[in-house]
Amino acid sequence: MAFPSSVKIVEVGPRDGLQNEKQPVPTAVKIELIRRLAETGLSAIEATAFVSPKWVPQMADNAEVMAQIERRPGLSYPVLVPNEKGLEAALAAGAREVAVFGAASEAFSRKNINCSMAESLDRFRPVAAAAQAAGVSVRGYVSCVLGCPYQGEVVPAAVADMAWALHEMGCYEISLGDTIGIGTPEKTKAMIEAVARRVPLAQIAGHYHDTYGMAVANIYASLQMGVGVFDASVAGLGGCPYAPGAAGNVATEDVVWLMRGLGIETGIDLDSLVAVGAWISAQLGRASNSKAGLALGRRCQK
Ligand SMILES: CC(C)(COP(=O)([O-])OP(=O)([O-])OC[C@H]1O[C@@H](n2cnc3c(N)ncnc32)[C@H](O)[C@@H]1OP(=O)([O-])[O-])[C@@H](O)C(=O)NCCC(=O)NCCSC(=O)C[C@@](C)(O)CC(=O)[O-]
Repeated sequence: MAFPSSVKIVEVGPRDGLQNEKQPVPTAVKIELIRRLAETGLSAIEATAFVSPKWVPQMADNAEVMAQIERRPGLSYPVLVPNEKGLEAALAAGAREVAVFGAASEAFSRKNINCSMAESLDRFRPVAAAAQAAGVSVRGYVSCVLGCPYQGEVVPAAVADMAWALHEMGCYEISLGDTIGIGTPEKTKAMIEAVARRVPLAQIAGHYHDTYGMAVANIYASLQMGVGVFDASVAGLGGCPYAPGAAGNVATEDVVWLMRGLGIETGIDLDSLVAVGAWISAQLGRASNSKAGLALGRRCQK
């Protein structure tokens, strides 16, 4: 299959990237991160999560973040919601797009959102219906699409079932999460093939963590399958609090570098993005996890 002429990148750094930080990240830093990201040409920045602060304390300032970010026309700022309480708070904070998040693994579902996969779908249906009634778009995540930190193997059929259920309740896009970054290209292709039999390819996104350094290879494999939307996190920030040892999402800089090399348009200015990656890494007191970001940063210093 020919590659698309453009892809969409959903920046998840302010949410997926920061949710696992041990030290509280000041709200002002989160807001400044979102402002700087917005200047790079991104069209979607996942801003925060309306989850229980007891479960993920780092996202406790969700309403403040939403109140203080400057919302640019043409840019969406989706937020995670696990239940109706989260949706109510997200709507009150002015969210115009929300994301529900399920898993293809029973064990992970229980650890992450404290319910079975079937119960999670029962929770998400009224959330999706209420959001749609309020004119708010709903995205759906499926975690553990290539393996689970608790149960190990996850079969493509389980991913396809969950993706289809989210699609059927009206999620406009299904983001397939390799939560622990364990996938390899051929496994990724087999998983996408199974999902694409149930959900239109145009509504599938790839969300690959980079624990084993395979995320860019898995994106390439997904492009070959016809996927045109990828989640990424500036400077490769992040990890999931309920997936111990998992590295952050693929670095946005690395994805843009790949796309540039393939002649695929992202709308993102790579130099500006590299500067944002260096800035947030400095704020957190460590080096960026982006290979392209570090290399391009060194080139600028010469
Ligand atoms: C789903 C729950 C709430 C169930 O947690 P629970 O303990 O079963 O919930 P509950 O309904 O029994 O409520 C317990 C307490 O939480 C409160 N509560 C209940 N809901 C909310 C809410 N929305 N916002 C704020 N507070 C809430 C509720 O009011 C109550 O407060 P209390 O009476 O004890 O004071 C919990 O398990 C939770 O918040 N989990 C979120 C975990 C999370 O955020 N994980 C990371 C994101 S997923 C991810 O990173 C993967 C992804 C998406 O990136 C893709 C990939 O890579 O795979």
